[in-house]
Amino acid sequence: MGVEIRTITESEVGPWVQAMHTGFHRSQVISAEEIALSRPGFDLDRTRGAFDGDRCVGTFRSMARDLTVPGGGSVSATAVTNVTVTATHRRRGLATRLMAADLAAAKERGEAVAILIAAEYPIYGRFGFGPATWVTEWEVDVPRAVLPPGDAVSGTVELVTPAEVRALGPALHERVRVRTPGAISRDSRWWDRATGAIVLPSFGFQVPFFVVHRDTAGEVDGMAAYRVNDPYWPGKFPNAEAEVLWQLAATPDADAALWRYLLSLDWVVRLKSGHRPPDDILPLLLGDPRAARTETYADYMWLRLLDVPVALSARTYAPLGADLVLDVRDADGLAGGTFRLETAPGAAPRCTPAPASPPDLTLDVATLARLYLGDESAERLSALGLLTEHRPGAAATASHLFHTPRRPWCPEVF
Ligand SMILES: CC(=O)SCCNC(=O)CCNC(=O)[C@H](O)C(C)(C)COP(=O)(O)OP(=O)(O)OC[C@H]1O[C@@H](n2cnc3c(N)ncnc32)[C@H](O)[C@@H]1OP(=O)(O)O
Repeated sequence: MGVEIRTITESEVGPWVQAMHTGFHRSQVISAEEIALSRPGFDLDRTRGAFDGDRCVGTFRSMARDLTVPGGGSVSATAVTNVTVTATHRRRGLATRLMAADLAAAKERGEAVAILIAAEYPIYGRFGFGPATWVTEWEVDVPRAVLPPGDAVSGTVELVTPAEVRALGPALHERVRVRTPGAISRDSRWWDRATGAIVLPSFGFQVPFFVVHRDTAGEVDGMAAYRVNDPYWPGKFPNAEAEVLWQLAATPDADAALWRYLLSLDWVVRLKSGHRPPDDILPLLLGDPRAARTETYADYMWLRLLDVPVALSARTYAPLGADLVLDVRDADGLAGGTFRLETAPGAAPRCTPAPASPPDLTLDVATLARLYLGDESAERLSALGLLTEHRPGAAATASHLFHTPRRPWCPEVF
């Protein structure tokens, strides 16, 4: 009998969690406590398994999220996670079948895009995904950093408890989320796990330091979680390392004040920034930008368009007043077609099917995903042979239209 792909039942949650941890090489034995604590995070209608007889050998699930797009609007997204195939069953097409089932269901539900964080670059392009946001992590040489003087930053920074983070965090996150293209909504479970209210045994949890920034009116507009590791001091010189687990700032003032605080911690000579937008101002805040050494610069959130008219109508564009006809190719038959994008100044952008119009550009759905949140240039993609121009200047127009003043960023790990 072949391997069956289907959504799982309540009684299959345990074997599914086990298979997921096995697929990620974490452990072949997962406790009943971990399974019970994991269960509320799953929507069984969106949790699929690959079953070889009774044995679960593949896992895949998705979550409903809102994705912020340029201009501050949102589109509905299916956020894909926990994609694994047990080592004994790899390269037989099981991930392909799991993906096809989930994307078809997402299309059916009317979700405009699918998103995921790719474990490895080569996996998801074949399914119509393209890298839509990038991430940077810096290590700051703290003694080299020249901070703005204390009186140059406004408001206050204070240490808070996990309960205060739980109470204040969701509203701040949503405030930041809607002004950050590429960011997605968070559920309450994220905060439970970040504050230790839910601890999965195989991940463990040590309460980090939590700080908030309040503006001059006393409103919380920034928040960070960090740890300090203090190893041996060579020659009695301080040698501690601070690691930022996450940082949210709704204003540049809050951002600068939080970095100023984190870079002023006694004994700390190295600060690991955690995930940051690729065009973050952090290095430029340091007086000497070379004090921030890039540790990671890589693709982060991948995106697949499922409904081109809905997705392209939801974002804003540079005010050029240009129209473009896009011939979007989709080998999986989910989102392809010819579409006219109209961007008249003063009017809401409109993207509509235009099957009879001659196209300005032809591109694959995965290439359009790279452009969608504003992080790519159509001319770069054309130089790579990923986009064909039928009207001279159309790639330049697309570059200008889709480009955004700041690069998109997804702060979530999902
Ligand atoms: C969103 C997330 O959850 S990211 C996490 C992804 N999971 C992991 O990295 C865990 C470890 N890896 C795995 O569990 C599996 O190898 C998976 C899930 C990545 C792939 O599962 P498989 O069932 O082997 O994939 P499948 O057989 O459908 O492969 C389809 C194609 O993708 C290719 N492919 C699959 N995985 C990889 C990879 N890691 N690198 C390069 N190519 C890959 C296959 O070679 C195949 O190519 P082909 O069509 O030309 O023959």
